[in-house]
Amino acid sequence: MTGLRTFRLPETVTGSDDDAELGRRLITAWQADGILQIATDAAQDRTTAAAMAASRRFFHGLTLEEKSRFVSDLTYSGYIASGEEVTDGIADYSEIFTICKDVPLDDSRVVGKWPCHGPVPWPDERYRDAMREFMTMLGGAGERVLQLTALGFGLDIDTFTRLTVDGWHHMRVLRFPTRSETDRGIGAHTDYGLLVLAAQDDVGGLFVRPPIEGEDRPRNWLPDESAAGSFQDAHGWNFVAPVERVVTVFPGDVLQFLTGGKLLSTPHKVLLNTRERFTMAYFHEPNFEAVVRPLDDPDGDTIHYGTHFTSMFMRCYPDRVTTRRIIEEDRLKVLSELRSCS
Ligand SMILES: O=C(O)CCC(=O)C(=O)O
Ligand SMILES: [Fe+2]
Repeated sequence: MTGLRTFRLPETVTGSDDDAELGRRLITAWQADGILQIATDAAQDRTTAAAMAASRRFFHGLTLEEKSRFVSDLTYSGYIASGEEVTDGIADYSEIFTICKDVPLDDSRVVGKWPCHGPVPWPDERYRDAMREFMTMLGGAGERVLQLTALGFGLDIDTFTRLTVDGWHHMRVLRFPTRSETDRGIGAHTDYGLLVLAAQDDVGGLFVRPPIEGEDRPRNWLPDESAAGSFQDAHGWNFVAPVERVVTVFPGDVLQFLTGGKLLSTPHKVLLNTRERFTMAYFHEPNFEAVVRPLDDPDGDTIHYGTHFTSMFMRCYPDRVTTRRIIEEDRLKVLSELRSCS
């Protein structure tokens, strides 16, 4: 595959004809390649480099035992050791620090035992500040991409961003070891929300599956249609070559659902390489309580985003303390109460 299409985002999206035209080009790029690139400026590159440096310091500077202390039974934020995550029942080899919304212990949602809600077990303040700044930067880009995409479809500018007020944005900071007896990094999967924005180092390992005419794609939000493991060994994957001064962007499950499949949640997988690899994947998401309705079928089935997020994380981390506490304290009951109020 030749290079991916690269776009420059406007500072603000106003709804002009140029914005709508750019939105149409983003949609066309996703429909052809499943992924596109956004150019970054020098200040953004410094923010990315600082977050990458913090990631290296954490993964390299601490022992496994030290890193393993940064977990929480309230939230999936924190450290995930290599081999702990499963995709389609098979262990992944990435080492991860997950950053979900940092919800203080005295917040009513934590007190009320909402699943996945709690403080991030940060390694230190320097790490926290570097990651927050990077997430804020990608969050700003994510909002503009959603506005442009809405305009590109001929919809109101806030069609997608009305879902992201206090969005459940989160990030996975990843390190992949050097290839050894296995080359499995992360098995084929889709991500869960609206957009995935990512910055990778120069090593390479990510593959995406662009839309393929006539291929049925799983609806990952349905309990019996998992995207995990789908197409893992099939033809049709493209290597995402590392490129400097860009972030990559592709749609997640909620955007596939909202658009009735006009945009597909891009399947992707990671193979290990001959050098260790660092990358950061940021997920731009609806509010935890958002009830998402398909644009073309407002009376059809809905996705309750917090329920989708919780079931996906329980599936990836069946043995984690967080999952056990959700089950032991019957925290899923809170989700069914939230659904019935919505
Ligand atoms: O390693 C990558 O580039 C992507 C990682 C990924 O798919 C994820 O964290 O969900
Ligand atoms: Fe992913």
